[in-house]
Formats: sequence, C-alpha cells, structure tokens
Amino acid sequence: METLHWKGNELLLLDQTALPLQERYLSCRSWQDVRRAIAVLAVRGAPAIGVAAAYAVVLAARALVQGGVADSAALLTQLHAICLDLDAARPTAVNLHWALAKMERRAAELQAENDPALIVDALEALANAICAEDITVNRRLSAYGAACLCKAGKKLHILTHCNAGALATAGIGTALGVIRALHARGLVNMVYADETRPLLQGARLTATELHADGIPVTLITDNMAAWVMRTKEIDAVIVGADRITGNGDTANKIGTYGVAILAREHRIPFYVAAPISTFDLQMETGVSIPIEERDHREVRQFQGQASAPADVAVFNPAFDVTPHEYITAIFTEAGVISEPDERQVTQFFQKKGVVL
Ligand SMILES: CSC[C@@H](O)[C@@H](O)C(=O)COP(=O)(O)O
Repeated sequence: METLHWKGNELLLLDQTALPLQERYLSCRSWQDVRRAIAVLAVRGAPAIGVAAAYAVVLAARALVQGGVADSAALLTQLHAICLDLDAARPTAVNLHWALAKMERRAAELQAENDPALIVDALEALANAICAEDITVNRRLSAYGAACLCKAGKKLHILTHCNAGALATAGIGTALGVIRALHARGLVNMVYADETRPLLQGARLTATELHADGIPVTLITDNMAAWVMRTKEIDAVIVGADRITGNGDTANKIGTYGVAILAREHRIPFYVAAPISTFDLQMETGVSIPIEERDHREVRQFQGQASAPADVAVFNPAFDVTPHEYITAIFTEAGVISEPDERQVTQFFQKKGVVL
C-alpha cells in the first residue's frame, strides 16, 4: 500500500477513510482535490499531509500558468492565497505549514527570473525532494529510536496511539518506524494499538499496517490502556506528533495526553517519534497550539449510524497537548532529545546546527 504517489500531473492518494474495507486511490488533479482529501482525512498524519500539500502547490501553480498567468509576481500572489487556504485545512499539524512555507520560499527565490514555467518546474522538483526527504528522515529517526530502546536487551511490549506509520508518512513511519526497526532486530514481543476514537486510526490503520507486515499487534479500545499497562508488562509507549513547541510540549491525536498520564503512573517511559519539521520553535509552549475541532457527527455517529441523540452537545477536539514533563525522550532524524524542556530543545537545535 502506497500512501501517496505523484504521477507528474496528478497525485494519487490512498483513501484512508475506506480502510480496511477497501484499498482504493483518489486521483487529485487540482489543488482543491488535494485540499478536500486532507480535510476529510483521506490523507492524514502530519508528514503525509505536508507532502500532499507540496504537490497541491505544484498542481495550483501549473493550473495558474496554463490558465494564462504570465507574470511571476502575479503567480506568487495567487499561490500565497492558495497556500493560506491549504494551511487552514488542518490547523494543528505544523508539517503542513512547514511544507507550504518551503514551497512559497522557493517560488519567491525565482521571482526575479520572471519565468512562471521555471517556477512550476522548480516547485515540482521541491515537492519530490520533500517526499524523498520524508522517507530518509523516517529511517533515520527510527534507527535512533530503536538504538535507544534496544538497550533494554529484551523483546518489548509497546503501546501506541493513533497511526504514526507508513500511512501517515511517505516512508516507514515515525512511531511505527521505530517499531519496524525494533522488529527487524527481533525485539518486538507485542504492540498494543489503541483503537483511537472517534475515527479509529488505531484500529483501521495501525492494526492493518502492522498485521500486514507480520508485526505482532493486539488491538485494544482506548479505555483499556490503563489495565493493559498494569497487566501486560508494557515496556514503552511510542507515539507520533503533530506539533512540538520550543519547550517540548507535544500535540498529537486526542487521547495521547491521557496515555502519557497513565504511563507516568505506571512508570513506563513515554517516547515521541517525530521529524524536525514537526517542531514549531516560534511557539514557546503548547498553550499556543491551535487545536482542530472537527464535525460533531464524528462523535454522535459510529460509521454513519447514530450512536447518540442527534442534537446532543458534543466536544470534538482532534488533538491534545502532552506537557513536556511527561515525555521521556523525542526521537528525531538528528538524534534524541532526552527529558525535553526549553533548555534541552534549544541546546539540541544549536548543537546540531538545525535551522527550521
Ligand atoms: C507520523 S504521524 C503523527 C501524527 O500526525 C499522528 O500521530 C496523528 O495524530 C494523526 O492524526 P490524524 O487526525 O489522523 O491526521
């Protein structure tokens, strides 16, 4: 199963809303098609959204040039409006913003040439590079994570939440990338996957993905996590991230914060696996992270059938923020940030010379 595939004039997206029942691809031939796919979660997971958005910009730029925009400044102005619209499709995942900003910067670098066709080609090359880089970055951070976790020298019981796997990226995944790297060393005893209400990314995606790869996985409902930690000798929790602020506070799928609290209570290390592009150093703490609220029907209904009164009040935040105090370490492609806080994160970026 390939999460996304660029064909030069269209972006094929594995429709994750249909999994596991159906494996079908959406053909996106316009930036609006991609935006819709991002908004309905046909493509989801912070890194995959970033890659898809980069290709949306290519589709937009090409359509504008084919539609007669012959001036670079006009092209950039119109692309900016489109990028703002794409950015609003999923407000929490900062990788979306990161990829769009990169694309806009590249277009701006070439503005002086006043050759819109050149800008389109350069944007396509950059989108391909963002996609390829995600694959490499997944492998690197997974290797760091596995190296850290294999120190225990035993086969691990791991709990994860949502889907931070191949289906959420262009590569092997982040949290599930670490699990794949551990499995390759024969070090995975069992992965417990939270089903992840309300949209069941854990059940529909993580369980499917791990099962397909022959990695031992046991599906649990979200409310079983505490009991599983108490009775199943969980060695580690590993999750992905949608945005990490300057002090290490981490936004991820709703429910992650609860899992972190449970892990602390049971003295289980809690790890976050995420690429550098998931860091938002402009934000000092998690308090500022915009939390996406989604359609109330996701909670009032279960797979299209009413599961609550049609007019009952609903609160449906798609993400929560885990304060850095709960995080044992963050695995990135540039290395590991242990016990993240403002000092550790700042030192890490300075030491590695990483510029966002
Ligand atoms: C490598 S994916 C990291 C996160 O994006 C993932 O854990 C998550 O919360 C995805 O949420 P989703 O709403 O399915 O896009």
